[in-house]
Amino acid sequence: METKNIGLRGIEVADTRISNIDGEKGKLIYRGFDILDLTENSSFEETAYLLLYDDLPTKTQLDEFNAKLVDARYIPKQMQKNMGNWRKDADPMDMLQAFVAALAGYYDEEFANKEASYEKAINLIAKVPTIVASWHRIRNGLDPVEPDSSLSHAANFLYMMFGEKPDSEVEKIFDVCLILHADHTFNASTFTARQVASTRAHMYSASSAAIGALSGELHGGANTEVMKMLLEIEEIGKVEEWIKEKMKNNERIMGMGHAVYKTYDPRAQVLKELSRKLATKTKDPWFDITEKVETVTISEMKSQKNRDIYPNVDLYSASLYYMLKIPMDLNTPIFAISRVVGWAAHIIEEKFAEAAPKPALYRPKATYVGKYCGPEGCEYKTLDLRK
Ligand SMILES: CC(=O)SCCNC(=O)CCNC(=O)[C@H](O)C(C)(C)COP(=O)(O)OP(=O)(O)OC[C@H]1O[C@@H](n2cnc3c(N)ncnc32)[C@H](O)[C@@H]1OP(=O)(O)O
Ligand SMILES: O=C([O-])CC(=O)C(=O)O
Repeated sequence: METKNIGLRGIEVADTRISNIDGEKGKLIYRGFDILDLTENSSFEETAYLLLYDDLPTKTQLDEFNAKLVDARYIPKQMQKNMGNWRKDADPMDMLQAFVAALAGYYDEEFANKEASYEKAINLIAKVPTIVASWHRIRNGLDPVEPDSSLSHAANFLYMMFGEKPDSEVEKIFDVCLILHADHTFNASTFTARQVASTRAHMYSASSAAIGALSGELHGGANTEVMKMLLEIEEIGKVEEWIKEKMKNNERIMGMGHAVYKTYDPRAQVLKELSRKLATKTKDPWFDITEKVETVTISEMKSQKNRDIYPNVDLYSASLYYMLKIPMDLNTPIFAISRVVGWAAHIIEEKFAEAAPKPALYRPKATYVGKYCGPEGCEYKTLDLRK
């Protein structure tokens, strides 16, 4: 029997100019630029421009792009009213998925040309943080905080969440987190977005589908699960027993392992150092516990399965966000606040790629292994003849 490539691992399904991963070297580039250079020198807004427009912006281009993002931060008041009708304990990813799809009901869906698609992309990138922060306030019985046009994308989100402007150190940390999560080639949610876009569905629809894909714990949802794990473990002395028990039962340790990296995820390296730095300041135990989770998982994997395993992007973002006082169920929506840039860039590429081979409607093949009668099908029997 032919062996199938489960989960499409290693199969190249399209060309992309947007990002590239070297899984052996642990290197990630966005449009030709190493993410480590971008986290050192760029801002989320500049990185978003790069991902969308295939080049770093000039000062004028960046100013114009920023102005458009700032203008588009508002969401309809009616949408915030509707949020008030949701259960307060609803999962924020479900809420985000629904309200991103609902944007199509408020804004023109014109998506037929590239220019209109960029406008939709900006609208989406600007509004996703406002949706997440509004929901967070509303579920806690608080009024949403209006966006502040003087603040950066990163600072404005934290301001809309907490009603206070973050200091410059926190703003920088959060900005770096947003840069790191913005794109990652054909990961599950981006592939979902591209697949939906390949049917000529519009940007809000494709992004809403991508949010669904991101929410699962094997993908973006892992960062929430990591924090749950840390809280359950509670203290560093309990890590070894906890991890060994899980791995003995063949359970997965969230935040560890990756489908592409065969070495340290470069984003995890940056987040680890940020988390370490913040923990020194806050004296929280979460960084130390996470580091121990990493070392115990690595050694258990080696001794149980003789395999290497490394942290992925979700391992250290969990403790970092927790120390920034972000509720853990918002870890994955925050991932979406950043990844929406990648989705939008990929949706536009999927629809408007100029170079051959042009993308086509995704439609893979399946092997029918139906239990009855083989590929020819069965003879239909009426109810009275069935046993
Ligand atoms: C933003 C992101 O999406 S990053 C990924 C976030 N997801 C997580 O952190 C969830 C935990 N990690 C995982 O489930 C996996 O590492 C994945 C899905 C991310 C990647 O998986 P792959 O590299 O394709 O490995 P695959 O799923 O084939 O597993 C290979 C083996 O390693 C084991 N393994 C992989 N990851 C882990 C893990 N985190 N903990 C324990 N064992 C693991 C599997 O059980 C499997 O063992 P087996 O061959 O004995 O059955
Ligand atoms: O690329 C992947 O499979 C998952 C990932 O790390 C991401 O989406 O950031």
